[in-house]
Amino acid sequence: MVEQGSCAVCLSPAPQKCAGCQYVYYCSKEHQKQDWKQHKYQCSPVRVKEDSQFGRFLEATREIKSGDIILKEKPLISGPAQVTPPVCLGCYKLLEEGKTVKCSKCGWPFCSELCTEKPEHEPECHYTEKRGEKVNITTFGSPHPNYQCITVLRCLYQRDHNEPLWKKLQALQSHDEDRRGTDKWNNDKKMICDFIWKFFKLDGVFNEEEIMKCCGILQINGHEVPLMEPEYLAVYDRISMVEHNCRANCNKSFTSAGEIILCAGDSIKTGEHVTVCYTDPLWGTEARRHHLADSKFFECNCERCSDVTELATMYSAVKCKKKDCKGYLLPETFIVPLLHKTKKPDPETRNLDRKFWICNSCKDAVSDAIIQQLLQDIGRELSVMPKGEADACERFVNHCSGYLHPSHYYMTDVSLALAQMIGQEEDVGLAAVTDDRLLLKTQLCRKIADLLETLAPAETRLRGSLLFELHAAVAETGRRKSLTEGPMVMLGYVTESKKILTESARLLRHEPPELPEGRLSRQAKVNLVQMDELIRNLSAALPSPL
Ligand SMILES: C[S@@+](CC[C@H](N)C(=O)[O-])C[C@H]1O[C@@H](n2cnc3c(N)ncnc32)[C@H](O)[C@@H]1O
Repeated sequence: MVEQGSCAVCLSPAPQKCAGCQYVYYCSKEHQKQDWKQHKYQCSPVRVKEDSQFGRFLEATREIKSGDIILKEKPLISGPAQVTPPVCLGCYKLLEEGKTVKCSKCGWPFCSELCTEKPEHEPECHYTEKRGEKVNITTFGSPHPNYQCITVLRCLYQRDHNEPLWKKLQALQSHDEDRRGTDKWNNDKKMICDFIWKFFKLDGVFNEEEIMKCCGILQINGHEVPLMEPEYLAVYDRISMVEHNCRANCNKSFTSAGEIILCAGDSIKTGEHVTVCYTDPLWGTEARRHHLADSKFFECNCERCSDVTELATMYSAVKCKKKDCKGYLLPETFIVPLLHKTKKPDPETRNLDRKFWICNSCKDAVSDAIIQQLLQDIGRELSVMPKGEADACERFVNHCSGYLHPSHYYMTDVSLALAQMIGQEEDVGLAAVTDDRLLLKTQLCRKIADLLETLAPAETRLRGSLLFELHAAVAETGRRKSLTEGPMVMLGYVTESKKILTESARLLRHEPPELPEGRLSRQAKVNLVQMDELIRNLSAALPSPL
């Protein structure tokens, strides 16, 4: 059957697609030409493809440069997170007792009169009015059960009010069969499905299958939007097609208006898959694979998961304890089946794999049970470590260096916290830290930024923030050196600091001002101007070579 859409110009049946994005249809060459003036701004360098391993995914139709924006989209649906304290149902701001305005039609509380008019609120307003009794929210500041169903209700509403949107949502992956019977399914059935039936009296209107499918669509495709505290939930259109990779080539960020931006974090060749990381790329491989299996119902077999050295970083390597051996233990493989455990957990094998960890030097084999015990003990030590104390971080790193590779994920996690903490503890900032700590900050920032470039090149938000920290540490080192070695030594340090800051500003340039990274991005621009002036002054003061 020939695939057919509606012409973007005249809406008549159209068999031809734009060859660039393969997304927009035209009935004729004339109409395509006519639309190009507009379409060229939306024609993205990706097309949707499908295979048995990934389902639908996005493929690059032309070369994409690092930093290029690939897609920018408004949400199809947005709503509060499933577990949330009462928030404004117009803008998702956290509500405070005594500072709310009630919708005159349905009683749901808002932050302002203006927000009660937002079209996003229409679904719950409609069903609350039909229910015949207004909502009365009286407790604020802690998770409220009435909010669990809102975003699902907003999806369901589309069935009878916006068919094209309903069809788009229904076409998204929901893993109904995989989810059925899991703890989350049972919780959603009780807290969302039963609530919609009883509270909104909609038991004859939406059946269990429809409600639970909407829960799945949100679970698999929903993005937590960090523009508000707490984060809210949004589902987007084409970005829902992007597949996961633990070493992704793209990242997502958000505009102040809640649009999502898919941006290349690495250069992408024609025909390459466009990927983002659905989980935390700084977690260990076992934790990432379990998280993906439990929440998104697939087993990740990406190049990072398939390589026990994790691209030669030794990110999960444990020190060999054989006498005089200087080697590291790595598992035989990370690629173990997980999905059967998600569905029917076997208490005997749930957390144990019958694999061995082999030393890369003496070839000694250690059972997985022993390694897991060690990692659990270290995890426990980490969880009771006092927060925000640089001394405690240093003690942890020194102690664990006897057991773990210097780049192990636990070492990296604490080193990252330590790098960011040094200079933030005192009111006077970096100027107050000791020379040793300043050197440590500089070394840690460089090491983690390099590690990130290998493991997660698209994690530009974190790398950009680290480089911001590094530029400050390098500039402060220059200032201190100039006290003993004269002002001219500053020039080299400030020039290096500016180069680092320029890269930081580039990496953070799409971050909105609502996020800490967006504020760093602004600060970077201000600092760059000041540095230029400083470099000009220092250069002007240099003695003439003649
Ligand atoms: C947000 S959807 C992506 C679009 C989806 N492939 C589709 O056809 O609708 C997420 C789902 O895609 C599949 N998926 C994404 N990345 C994958 C990967 N690296 N390996 C296997 N399946 C993947 C999984 O089924 C996952 O739950």
